Amino acid sequence: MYRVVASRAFRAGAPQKAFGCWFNLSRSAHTLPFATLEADEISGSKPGEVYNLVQGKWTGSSNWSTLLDPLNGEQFIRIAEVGEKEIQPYVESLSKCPKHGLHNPFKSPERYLLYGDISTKAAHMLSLPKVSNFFTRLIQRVSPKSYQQALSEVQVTQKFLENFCGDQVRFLARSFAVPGNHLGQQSHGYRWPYGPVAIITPFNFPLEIPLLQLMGALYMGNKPILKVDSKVSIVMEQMIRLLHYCGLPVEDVDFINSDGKTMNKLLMEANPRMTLFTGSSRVAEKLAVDLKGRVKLEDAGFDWKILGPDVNEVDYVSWVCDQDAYACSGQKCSAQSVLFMHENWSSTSLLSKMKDLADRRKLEDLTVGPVLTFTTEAMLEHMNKLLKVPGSKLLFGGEELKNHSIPSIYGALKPTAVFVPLEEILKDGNYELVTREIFGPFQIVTEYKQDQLPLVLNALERMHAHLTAAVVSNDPLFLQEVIGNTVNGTTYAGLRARTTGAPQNHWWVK
Ligand SMILES: NC(=O)c1ccc[n+]([C@@H]2O[C@H](COP(=O)([O-])OP(=O)(O)OC[C@H]3O[C@@H](n4cnc5c(N)ncnc54)[C@H](O)[C@@H]3O)[C@@H](O)[C@H]2O)c1
Repeated sequence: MYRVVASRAFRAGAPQKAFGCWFNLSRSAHTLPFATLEADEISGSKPGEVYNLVQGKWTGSSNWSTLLDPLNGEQFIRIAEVGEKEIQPYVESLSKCPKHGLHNPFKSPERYLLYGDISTKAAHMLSLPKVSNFFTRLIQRVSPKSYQQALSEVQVTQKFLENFCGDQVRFLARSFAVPGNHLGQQSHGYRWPYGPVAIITPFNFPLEIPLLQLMGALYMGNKPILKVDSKVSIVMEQMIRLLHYCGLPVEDVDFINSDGKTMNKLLMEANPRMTLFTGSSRVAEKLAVDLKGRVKLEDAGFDWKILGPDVNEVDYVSWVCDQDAYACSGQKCSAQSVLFMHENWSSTSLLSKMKDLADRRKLEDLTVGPVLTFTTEAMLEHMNKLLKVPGSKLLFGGEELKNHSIPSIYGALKPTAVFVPLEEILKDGNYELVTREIFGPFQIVTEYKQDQLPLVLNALERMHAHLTAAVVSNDPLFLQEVIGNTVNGTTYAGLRARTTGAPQNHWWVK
């Protein structure tokens, strides 16, 4: 026991010293001690550079790709993309980690405490205004969203790290014991790592998704290779540097920039014992087959909201609808994709308020901004197909943003809502079209009559991307009817229900 305590104090000592130094220095120093760039200075004339990390060393690549600034098309970030012929060091690095992991309850248990210390320091770092502003701005540069939306991502990440300070990582590995049949017999269950694992994440939450998943894997003794969508990987590259500064052993995590095809090849060769994938259903389904089920998936969402018969707080409900559908330009997996409105809401000012709120969104403060995986043409084409459905109409939006310099590889669309009659949504020829996830500021609105709830429930039953949902009502019988007849990763119920805005204590499992 003494040895563990002593070694913990020793371990804590070194980074603490670095910390102390920087706090004194920080009053005068401009640059953060872990960072290799300034978020606001990245530009065509001073491009940011993103490296790979393998076997404890930051490395470049023979092939640097260039990323266009989503706001003005300047070539502003260079990325060391690993090609298919360069994956060997990553395969070797993963294969060095045994199946029983870097630590487990019987092996190197002091590492549970090490990770408690790393979390404490990283949480503290993210609580410093200068550091949180750095990450908020960096997120904004590559995945443009309002300052508040980007800051929330940093704050959720910071809270997550706080949850795993001190002894909490060790408690996460708590085991159980069950008495046996006779004296001396007991069964014990232990939290065991997978060993070598992979984490693949999308572009829309450049910090929160990879950091939470990475730390969870590390806490339990896994050795992860992390691949973040190259469009935004600069954020996690800097975050890993922060974690190193907070005491993360450099060989515990590998970090790779590559396209999907190369990553797919790497997974087939390195054979990680588990892969956690977050992204589109198309890639998720391919990986489920390729990896023979050794994969956990967090994929697309066609997220619905139902407004119940009890009309209340129209101002508030329309504000939440606006946030759910259009914050982050609709690029949240949990964004409101379809709104089922009870007829009682049709006679209120709900839709006109939603339109007014959508009109307030502007490019200048990034309350609406570039869409990174759909072009403007693709979104307008989808809208035009919807408008051919009998009884459909454009409620608002439906045009390209004005006065923008967003490059044409990205999308620039005003917040858009299209009304489609419920009976038409249900028709076989229309259903697939209407329920297609458009990862942008785009939603379907429909209305149901008092006796049409079964039709709504039928529409929900036929969906296959059940991620989040909201039942906006304070009527207990209505809530029970809808919740009891639907399935979701997370269902928000009550007058304040929303599809987005999940803090880090919610579950995203489907
Ligand atoms: N369920 C969730 O928690 C969640 C969260 C955020 C986003 N999403 C979903 O993600 C999608 C948007 O993200 P996207 O367009 O970047 O997704 P995507 O599937 O195109 O890409 C996700 C990641 O997978 C990588 N990738 C692509 N092909 C691959 C392959 N064959 N093998 C290995 N890796 C590969 C990409 O490079 C990227 O890093 C939306 O559908 C959204 O709903 C889901």
